[in-house]
This record gives sequence, structure tokens and C-alpha cells, in this order.
Amino acid sequence: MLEKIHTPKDLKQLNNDELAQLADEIRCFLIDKVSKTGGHLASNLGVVELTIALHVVFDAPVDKIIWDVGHQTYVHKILTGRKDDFSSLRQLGGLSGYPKIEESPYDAFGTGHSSTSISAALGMARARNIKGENYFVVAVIGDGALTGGMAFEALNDAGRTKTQLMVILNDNEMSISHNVGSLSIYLSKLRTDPAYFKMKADIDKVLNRIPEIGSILSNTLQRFKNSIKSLLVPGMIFENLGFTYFGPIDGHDISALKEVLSSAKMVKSPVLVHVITKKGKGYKNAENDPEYYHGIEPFDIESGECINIKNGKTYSEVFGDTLVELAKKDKNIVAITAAMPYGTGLTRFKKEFPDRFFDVGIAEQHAVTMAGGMAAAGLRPVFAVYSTFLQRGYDQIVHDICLQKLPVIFAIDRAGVVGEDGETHNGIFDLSYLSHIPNLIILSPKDGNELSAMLKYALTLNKPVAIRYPRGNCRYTKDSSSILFDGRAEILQEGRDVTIVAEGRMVEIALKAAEILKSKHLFPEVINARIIKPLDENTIIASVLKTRHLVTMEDNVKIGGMGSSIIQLLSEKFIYNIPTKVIGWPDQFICHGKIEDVFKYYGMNAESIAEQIISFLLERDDYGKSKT
Ligand SMILES: Cc1ncc(C[n+]2csc(CCOP(=O)(O)OP(=O)(O)O)c2C)c(N)n1
Ligand SMILES: CC(=O)[C@@H](O)[C@H](O)COP(=O)(O)O
Ligand SMILES: [Mg+2]
Repeated sequence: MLEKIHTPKDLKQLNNDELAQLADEIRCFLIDKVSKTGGHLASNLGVVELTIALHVVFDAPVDKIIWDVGHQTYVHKILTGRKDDFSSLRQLGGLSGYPKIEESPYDAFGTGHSSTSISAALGMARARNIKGENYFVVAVIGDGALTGGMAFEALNDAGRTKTQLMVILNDNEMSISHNVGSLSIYLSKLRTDPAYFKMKADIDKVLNRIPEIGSILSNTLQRFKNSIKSLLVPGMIFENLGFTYFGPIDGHDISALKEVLSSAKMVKSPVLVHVITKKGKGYKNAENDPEYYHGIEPFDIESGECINIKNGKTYSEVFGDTLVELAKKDKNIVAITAAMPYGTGLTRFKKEFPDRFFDVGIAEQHAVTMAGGMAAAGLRPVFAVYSTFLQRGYDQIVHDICLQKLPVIFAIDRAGVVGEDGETHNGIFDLSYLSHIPNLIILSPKDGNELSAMLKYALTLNKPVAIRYPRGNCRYTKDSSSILFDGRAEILQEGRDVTIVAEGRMVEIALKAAEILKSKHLFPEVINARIIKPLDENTIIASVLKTRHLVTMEDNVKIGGMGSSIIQLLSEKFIYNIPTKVIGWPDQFICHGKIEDVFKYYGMNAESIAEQIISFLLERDDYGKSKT
């Protein structure tokens, strides 16, 4: 069946049994492909029937379907002409793991960060109306993404307008981990007792039979009817926001989905279709552990085990373990996550200190300011968050934390290029979006030992501190307690021809590049920056005045990063005529791919950087006369 599907039009010839068979084939295809490439398996297994039904009922790409977060669009990509490219999923130059306008006309809007789909859909619907065009706009949003405040901003705006728009709530009780918050409890009521749904029909019948006596009574009756409905029937929260609610519906029953979507699309005002699905459906391992199979590395289908044996600890694990140790001694330490306990290494903290652990849902803005409130009231909050998602809380960092000098610690995970998640997830802006904020201290460890030491150091300060560290494994020796951080940079190797100041993951690359330079009789002085703000002026300036040449290396865009800060420092200290080369990410969005492939592709690996430094030095006249 799947062989015959090249565009969604091919779906429309199939009957429900054939569509059900197609769903089975797509599941096998997904498990096979993702077991080889890795990716977001559980979410995609959960939306097979929903995606098929959407592409039967609607006519993409004329009709616009916007997928919130977009990690669940593999089925959509399979059905829209990209199934033959699936072996390249998330590889350099291959298919993206998210919808991208430039990848396909069927990808109506790029996503990756959560809770944007309803805003984008409303924007398109309004554009359609203004331009007098005629097509449907559908936003598909998960129950996790619906905990993002931006989604409610859009619901609030959409509901009061009579704009034809469909929101499909894909409710599987899961965010990455179990979904949290009062909305999730509300949804579980709707999910668990379908009697509500039947009750609604009965109540409507009974109440509508009572003859309306006089406008006052009938209005009172209407209010009475609504208050009864709001008690008993599902979706009143959405109805009160101006949406016509349909649901809850079995999200794996293609004929039911087709029927409800077809009638919902006839409504000329905003509608919300509440669909119940099972995350990981069709692959037992994923059904039993949808959190683990939310984002999975390549795995063995039979056992479900990841193929690449994990050796060593990740930065996230070192962070989490250190925080647990510190929290044992300091009762004021609390940990906050925005729906990413597993990814940020807080699973152990959650288990050991359930009363001091807060998962606020996909609500980074709220997390930052709540941390501010906690700090103002005497706690020591640590907000663990991916660099890219912290972008959501920028104004809160400025306005609520740093302006008031509140001692919040930002454990910024996934800082720098992250690899397969690509453009929407690379954490390559945090040094730029944080360095200009007054009162904030910024630290960047070169390995797990330093991360652990820096976390301890940060907790001794009564100030806002950001510690940024990359995705993946780190060098870490258990007895790192001896390693203290004194708030200064460290000279890793003395030299004379050029000062290389590197931060974080770039330090190891700098040392490798230095070895290559030495083979060319060039002797760099390598400095591990460690503290990005305020810079360790004495160490950096002393070295630069000695070597009279400067190279900076950062896993951040060049603009506004550490290199910019160092150049500014030299100018403020009236140190001129120092030839300087800033090495970092260019002014563009960095594509997806394995991290090592991406670094090589952009010339950010040791070999390429060594070449760049050699030509930078030897281009200089004074080097032409060779100093050796
Ligand atoms: C702003 C933001 N914060 C965090 C994330 C990380 N994230 C990706 S998917 C996800 C959970 C989404 O849950 P849901 O919308 O229910 O989708 P499901 O996987 O259940 O289909 C989270 C928290 C994100 N993509 N964007
Ligand atoms: C879809 C999404 O945003 C998350 O699942 C993200 O992909 C997790 O990234 P890590 O794999 O680095 O934890
Ligand atoms: Mg969900």
C-alpha cells in the first residue's frame, strides 16, 4: 500500500480498510527507519492514523497544516513524497526532523520550538480572509505543547474572532515525560470518562425540549444550561474561549477521524477537535516507555536497546549528580525544569527531592520569573534548560532576575551546536543574548569536572549565574571534588606566537589545533576562558601583550559572543594593533547533522582551525620574516 502513495491525493482512493493497512505499513516503515537513524519515534507512532485522516480530509498543500513542535511530522513527510529520503533523516544534507518551508510545499510553517502552531495558523487564516482566498488552516498541537503560554495567547485571540480555523489537540497524556499542570488534569477528566460526551447529548435534548418562557427565563435557562454543561460536558474551557469543541475522539480510528474532521471543517468559526492517541502506539517498547522513546538514538528493534554503547557521563548527568549532592547539604536548593527533566539530568533530583523539584511544563518564561520569586523569598533556585529554549525567557532574565540581582542559577544545557536537531535547536546564541545583560555572571566549563566545580562556585555567590555546557559526553573523574574553580581563566599551555582563548567544547579542539601548529614551529599559548563574563582581564591581557596575536574560539555565533567581548576589552584598555581572529559560528542558522559532520562542514574542527590560524599568522608581514 505504501508503495502506491506518492502524494496525499493517492490516499483519497483508498477505503478505510486499505487506510488501516497503510497505517500498519507506515508503522513498520517508521520503526525500521528510525531504528537506523535515530529520531522522535514515540510521537510519530502516535499520530499515524491522525496524519492519514488529515491528508484524506484536507487538500494539502493548498490547505495548510501546521504541526506544533514538528517532531511528529515523519508520517506527514512519508505521505508527502519524501518516504524515499528517509534514510537521510537528520543527517547532514538530508531530511530535517522537523517541518521546513524550504524542504517541501507541504510544510506550511517551520516549527521546532513548542506552542507556536495556533499563532501561525491564525496568522494564515487572517491572511486568507484579507486576501479573499479560500483554503483551510489546521494547527495540530499536543497536550504538552498546549502547556506553553503562547498557545493560550493564540487561543484567546482566535476564539473571539469568527475566523475559520481548526485546532487539533493531540492528547496522549505525555509531554516528553508525563504531562503536568492543571490543564493536563482537566484533559484527563475529558479523556477518562466518555460518559461526559454522551451526557452532553442527553442534556442538550432535555434542556432544548423545555419551551422558552419569556426572554429572562430563557436567558437564565441558557446560563443554567451553560453552567450545567460546564460541569458535565467536555471541552467547556475551549467553548468558553470561543471554540466549538469536538471530542474526545479515538485518534487511532481512521473512519471516526474522517467523519469528525469532515463535519468540523464545515464550521465557519474556530473549532477544536480533541483527539486521544497513544504515544508509541504499535511498538511495545515505545508504548511501555514513551519518555525513553520520545527521542531515541539508533536502536535494535528486537531488544529496543540503543546500538551505540554509552560510555562515560554526559554533562547533563554530571550536572544532575552534582546538584543532588549539593541539595543534600543545602535545603534551600530547588530545581526547576520546563518539561525536560530527563534531558536536563534532573531525574535523580526529582526522585530524591520531590518537594524541591518543579516541572512547570513548556513554560520557560514562567520558569524564569518563578525562580526569581523563589530567590527573592530566600531559596536557591537552579533552572535547568536548553540554551535554545531559554531564548523564550530572555526578557524575564533581564527584567525579573538581573535587574534585581536575584541569585538564580541557569544551568544552560545543549549550549552550542546540538547536531541532529539542527537549526531550531542549536544553542549557539546564548553567549550573545546573555553577555550584554548587567549583573549576570557567565561560566563555561571545558569538561565535567569544571562543570561540577562551577556549580558549587555559583552557589557560593549571591548573584545571577549562567553556566553553559554542550550536549553529549564529557570528561569527568569521580573525585573531582578536589577541583575548585576560582573564578578565573586557566593557561593550559604556555606559548609565544599567538594567544588562543577558547571556551567550553572548543578548548579540546584548541589543544588539538595547537599540536598541529607546533608541528609548523608555531607555539600558541592556549587559555581556557572558563569565565566569559566578567572576563579574566589580567590573564588574557598579559598573554596578548606577550604574543601580540589573538585567536578566540567559541561554540557560539561570532556576533556578540566571547570574541566580541575580548576585542571590546582590548579596546577599552587601549591595547591596539593586535591582529585578532574570531573563530565561531557564522551569521547563519547552522544545519542539522551529526555533530562531528557539522563541525567539519563549517571548518570548526581542529584540522581546519589549525589551517586557518596558520594562514592568519603567516599572512602577517612580520611572520613572513619567520620568528624561529
Ligand atoms: C519552547 C520549547 N520548550 C521545550 C521543548 C522540548 N520539547 C519538545 S517536544 C516536547 C513535548 C511535547 O509534548 P506534546 O506536545 O504533547 O507532543 P507529543 O510528543 O506528546 O506528541 C518538549 C517539551 C520545545 N520543543 N520547545
Ligand atoms: C523535539 C524536541 O525539542 C526535543 O525532543 C529535543 O529534540 C530533545 O533534544 P535532545 O535529544 O538533545 O534531548
Ligand atoms: Mg503529548
